[in-house]
Amino acid sequence: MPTLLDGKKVASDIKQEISTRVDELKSQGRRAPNLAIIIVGDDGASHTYVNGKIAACKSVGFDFTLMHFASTISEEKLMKHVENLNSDDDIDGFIVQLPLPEHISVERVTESIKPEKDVDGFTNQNFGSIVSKNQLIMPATPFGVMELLRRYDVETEGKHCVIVGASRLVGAPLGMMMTEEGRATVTLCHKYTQDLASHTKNADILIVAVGKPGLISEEMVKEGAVVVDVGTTRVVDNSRKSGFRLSGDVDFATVSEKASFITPVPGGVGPMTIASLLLNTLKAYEDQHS
Ligand SMILES: Nc1nc(=O)c2c([nH]1)NC[C@@H]1CN(c3ccc(C(=O)N[C@@H](CCC(=O)O)C(=O)O)cc3)C=[N+]21
Repeated sequence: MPTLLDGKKVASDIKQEISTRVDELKSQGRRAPNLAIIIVGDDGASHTYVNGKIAACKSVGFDFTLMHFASTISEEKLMKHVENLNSDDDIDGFIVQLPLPEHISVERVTESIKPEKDVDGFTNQNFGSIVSKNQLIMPATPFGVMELLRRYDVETEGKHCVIVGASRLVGAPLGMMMTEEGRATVTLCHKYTQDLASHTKNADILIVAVGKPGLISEEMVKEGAVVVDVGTTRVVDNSRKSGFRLSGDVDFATVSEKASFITPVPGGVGPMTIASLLLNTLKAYEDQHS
């Protein structure tokens, strides 16, 4: 049986460490870090994730500011709120929860966030800093994946890391981090990749961030591989009170027979993303208050 990469447990350890630091700040008479969250519209999954982020803030003693807007808000109005948060000294960091309604440009909104306060690590400046000696704020999900592997002492140097999914928010930055800090040899696959299995079968470390339940089956994985599943898709499950369950991209039941380490879904990368968001907010606070 493989070792479970228990993101829930590691995230809880990280939150404990952050909480200790916040107590220290408060005992020095300083205010707590303050995270603002902008959410647009009424998508159920988005609200669940945001609620998770708020609960995490509470658990470490951070202050938080929730801003909820109707899905009809104009891009101009939304950008105005971003501008206000950029210049608000009481806010250390903020995020604009994705997805946004179609009439709003994600790129324009993201790029208007002041990089020092961009605790998702989505801006071009923070993205570029991955390959700089002077790293700024790391993209939260990739950072969470790297931290999870570090805390289980998973060796990455010289290994072949295959990433499936080349999004700007997860796959692409993760490829850079795996190359730079991880010193791995990276293959980045995307929807145009021919014969996906021929790549995944060679992976010492396989990271999947697509959002397609069942994409990775047991035949596509090498014996002894480290498997990290970033996917979280809601699939209908009427046996649950909620009417759905969360599914990753990896067929856990069969792939776990072959893997040496594997993340569960839920309880793997999701909680690590939230822990990274808290770490980034603490860093933003410390950097802007020193
Ligand atoms: N600006 C922005 N930043 C994000 O970081 C961001 C975003 N937009 N849009 C959506 C995705 C998705 N995402 C998740 C975070 C936590 C869990 C998580 O904690 N999941 C739990 C289960 C949560 C549940 O019960 O549904 C788990 O996997 O164990 C999942 C998904 C952040 N995202």
